[in-house]
Amino acid sequence: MSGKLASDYAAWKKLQQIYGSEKDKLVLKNLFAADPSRFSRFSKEYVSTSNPANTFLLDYSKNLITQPILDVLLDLAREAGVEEFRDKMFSGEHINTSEDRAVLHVALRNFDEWTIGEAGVSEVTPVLKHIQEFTDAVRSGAWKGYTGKTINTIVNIGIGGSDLGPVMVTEALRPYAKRDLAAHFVSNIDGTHLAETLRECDPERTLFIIASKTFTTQETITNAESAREWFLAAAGDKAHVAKHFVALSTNEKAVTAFGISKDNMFGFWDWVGGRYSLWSAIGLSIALVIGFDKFEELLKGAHDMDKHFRQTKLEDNLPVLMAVIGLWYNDFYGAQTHALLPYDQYLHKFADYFQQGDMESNGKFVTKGGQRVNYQTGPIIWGAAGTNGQHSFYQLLHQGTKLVPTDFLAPATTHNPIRNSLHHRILLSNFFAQPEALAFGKTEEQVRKEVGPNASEALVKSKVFEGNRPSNSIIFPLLTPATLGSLIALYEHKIFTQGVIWGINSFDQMGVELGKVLAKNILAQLGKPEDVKGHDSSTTGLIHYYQKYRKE
Ligand SMILES: O=P(O)(O)OC[C@H]1O[C@@H](O)[C@@H](O)[C@@H](O)[C@@H]1O
Repeated sequence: MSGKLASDYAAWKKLQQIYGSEKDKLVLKNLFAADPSRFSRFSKEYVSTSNPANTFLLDYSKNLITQPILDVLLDLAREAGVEEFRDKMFSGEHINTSEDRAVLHVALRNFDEWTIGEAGVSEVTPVLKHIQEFTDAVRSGAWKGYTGKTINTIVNIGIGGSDLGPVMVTEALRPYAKRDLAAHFVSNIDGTHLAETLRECDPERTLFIIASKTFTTQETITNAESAREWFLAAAGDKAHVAKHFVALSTNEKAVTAFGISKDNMFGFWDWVGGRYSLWSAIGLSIALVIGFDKFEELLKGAHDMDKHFRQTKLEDNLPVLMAVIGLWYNDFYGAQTHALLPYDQYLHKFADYFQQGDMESNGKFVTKGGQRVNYQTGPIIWGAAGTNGQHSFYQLLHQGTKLVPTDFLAPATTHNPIRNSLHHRILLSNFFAQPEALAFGKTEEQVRKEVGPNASEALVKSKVFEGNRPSNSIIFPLLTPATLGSLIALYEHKIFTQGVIWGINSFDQMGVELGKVLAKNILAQLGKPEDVKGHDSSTTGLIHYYQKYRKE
């Protein structure tokens, strides 16, 4: 994050040359045939230092790389100062320069008590303790609602980083969930989201968790006010709010102004970015659902990956390897997107989560130094849980005209081994088959053999799979809190590494501001057609149409 243009690095220029001269030779079929040890050369097993059961295998052999290319990609990381910036992050330097802030989500899961960052870090432990006490009280039934009943439903009201992490993780760790505690997540300002959720809630037994770093986000505050209105319609007395509303925020003033007492506030700090905040008080809903001990295992899993990232040389550093390989496609092959394809229903929100994690971090066209980049930065992240995607968009992955680098993820063992794990064996056969099909395809010759001599040329061509489509595969024993923690941190550090190389600030999000400001202005003009002023004819026309047909 020196703010330098990545394209000025010597290694970048070398990669351009290599791409020009080598790309036609980078054929996976030939690369595998030429090197019987390709898999062992280009795969690595991660074993967490504190918990050997937390392990996974990263196979990156099905990528369009050779050892010399990988070496130059790692030179690029070195030249861009990835190691220095990593150390700056861990030491609490203000690497989020535009907001003049440290970036210390790693301090929220610092079980080795490294000296990390600044003064506020010492406040992490008391907040974790508060989370533990509160979680235990709610889960045990000691915490009672205003009529003396226990809590059976939680509703997290938050958006962006104050929603996506808790949603993704509570879904991923459902096997560990307290089944008699329903968890809902309301994010959208669309009243439908809240209204449909409240239909499933009993005001006497529902706890609302208002999650907002800033406590000024329009969607969250409006939803929270409406939830309070709904609650008070049943409870009557404002004094009962204390039993049913808690806040997760950095903004104590706004929280108390909303009517939530300081005692029911779980704090965090400006050095925790929204999209990196599930490890902070924002994770309260996770702790409530899976229990504090499991929440701590999640944090430990992430911390162990932090250690790996911080202490491992770049050649063996998994987030760095994933980062530079991704960058190779993004910046040299011109790939626009990157797909995350978990073969685990529990991970069905994984791609949604990293859409924010990656795209809000690295979707930027200006370097830290203010220069416009002359290369692609962050990819479009998308994906869905396997095997559903196979029956929809995989057609394009296999035979489309676009290069889509993909990550396949799967657990060796399922939490739901129904019919002697028959489902899981079928699922995993697909997990193994898809990267194989993408990489090696099917030749015209093979097709001809299959369809026989009478088939039309058009039919033959339509059945050819060109192959040579790259992927990573990540396989782990079982999706546990610790493994999930490590996997999330793996991607966080991948995003960090790419951001450093591109010279951008991965920790601000200026791009979300303009729309917010315009919407505020428009909201004040929605009353009468004559109030609609200062817009282009398209925007004006759309608002006028709405005014003609709305019913309130
Ligand atoms: O947690 P709060 O402050 O409500 O922000 C929620 C979200 O708002 C968006 O506009 C972005 O800035 C996200 O990074 C953030 O996670």
